[in-house]
Amino acid sequence: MRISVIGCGYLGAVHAACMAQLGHDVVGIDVDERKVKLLASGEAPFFEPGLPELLSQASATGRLRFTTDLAQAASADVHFVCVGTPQVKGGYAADLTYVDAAFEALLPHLGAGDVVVGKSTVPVGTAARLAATLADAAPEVTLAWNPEFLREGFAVQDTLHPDRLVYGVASGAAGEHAVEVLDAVYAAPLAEDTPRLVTDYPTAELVKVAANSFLATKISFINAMAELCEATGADVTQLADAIGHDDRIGRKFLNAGLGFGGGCLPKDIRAFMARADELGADQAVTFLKEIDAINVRRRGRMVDLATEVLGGDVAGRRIAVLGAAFKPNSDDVRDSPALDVAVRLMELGAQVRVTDPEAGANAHAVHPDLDVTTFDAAVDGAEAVLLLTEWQQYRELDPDALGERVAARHVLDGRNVLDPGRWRAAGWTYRALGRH
Ligand SMILES: NC(=O)c1ccc[n+]([C@@H]2O[C@H](COP(=O)([O-])OP(=O)(O)OC[C@H]3O[C@@H](n4cnc5c(N)ncnc54)[C@H](O)[C@@H]3O)[C@@H](O)[C@H]2O)c1
Ligand SMILES: O=c1ccn([C@@H]2O[C@H](COP(=O)(O)OP(=O)(O)O[C@H]3O[C@H](CO)[C@@H](O)[C@H](O)[C@H]3O)[C@@H](O)[C@H]2O)c(=O)[nH]1
Repeated sequence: MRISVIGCGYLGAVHAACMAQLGHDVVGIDVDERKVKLLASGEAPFFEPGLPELLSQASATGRLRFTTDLAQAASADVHFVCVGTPQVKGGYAADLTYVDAAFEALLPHLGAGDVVVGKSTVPVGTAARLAATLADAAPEVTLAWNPEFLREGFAVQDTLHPDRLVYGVASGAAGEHAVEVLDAVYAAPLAEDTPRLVTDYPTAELVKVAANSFLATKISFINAMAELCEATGADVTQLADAIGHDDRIGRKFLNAGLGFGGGCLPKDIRAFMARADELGADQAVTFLKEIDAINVRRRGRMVDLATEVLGGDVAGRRIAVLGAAFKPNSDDVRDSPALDVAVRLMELGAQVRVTDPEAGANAHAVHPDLDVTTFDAAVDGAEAVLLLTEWQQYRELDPDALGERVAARHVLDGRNVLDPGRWRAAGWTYRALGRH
């Protein structure tokens, strides 16, 4: 198939490279010249395991190219729209400016029989609105909504071997055409018996936000239990293991700690609340307000813990923050809990030094006032070490070796990944969220 991918960020760049890997002829299009230049030279503009290898393989086959020229979409028959839908400034709703602009700009380059496929996460009702625009401007073009469920850090694997494929399509012949085309695009995963669900636009749009709302709810549920563990002396990791053995509950996404961040979960549950409000169905998702509040409270709790171990005031104290990315194996700092805690401590007057294996440059770009440095510079002389993003190398830290470098042996485990007994035996004060 001849495919265009509009928007080559965390989602689109991976999608473009994976589609080429599946044997399609792909043009990736973005308005960001820097990103396009890097991608065109076979380099990933962000950290994503497996992406650089895929980009160089695909470029060598000649099946993958990148451009800022949207007119080149005219050479394709299937157009994936992967532009951002961030939270609007000063509100909860999704900002659809980029989606609308991409659709409008794409219109003149569409040909009869083309299928435009929305992949961005959008408020329910967006696809129907865009389909109506298409029906007027390009009646021989069909719209499908094919939400994406990839996780950063596993994006390549998730795209090549998805858990499921969801197609939201129009009724009648147009919808049947879209299904045929999407089946051809995803022939390889479908051959692996990937479940494929064909539905209408609103269901497809809702599947995506429902999935993220459920994941956010699971995380905030366990973090609410962590609050109770803190109040009672119980241990949230043991609690999660115990309830997780029940297949109906499952252990995945029950890791208590600093909570969820990133470019998806936080903004998606907020946009869902905003959209439900517009639809007069706000009561259906008011619980998400609590999910959000529990999540944000964990960050405050970490700041309080740091203050407590440092004797009641962090002003002037040297604090090492390990991790800036919103999760390990990513350089993404969008709504990063780790970075939020670091900034709050800095604002309280602490001398914060942040380090991260991959996200340092992005952290510095959004907070130029924050001291983002090497691991060594962060920990040398620190009076407290805060592990806030659970990169493997931080999980494996040796408490004896680290103890030689710090000014005081206080460790705060924001992700419940260290062995408290081992750290205490090495003379550290060990504090965590939801366990003692
Ligand atoms: N990041 C993920 O893991 C992930 C997973 C599933 C779904 N999503 C959804 O996918 C969408 C994109 O997310 P992302 O994380 O890739 O965002 P991103 O900010 O990394 O990428 C968006 C890209 O779109 C480009 N862009 C904006 N307007 C454009 C236009 N008119 N024409 C061409 N390019 C344009 C931007 O320059 C940017 O490179 C969002 O709706 C998000 O919720 C993201
Ligand atoms: O038990 C857990 C699991 C995750 N997290 C945190 O939750 C956030 C999100 O993690 P994850 O879902 O792995 O990352 P994303 O890459 O943001 O992926 C989510 O958001 C994407 C964009 O919508 C979806 O496609 C994915 O299916 C969905 O998992 C991160 O801050 C994690 O640290 C926890 O605190 N505890």
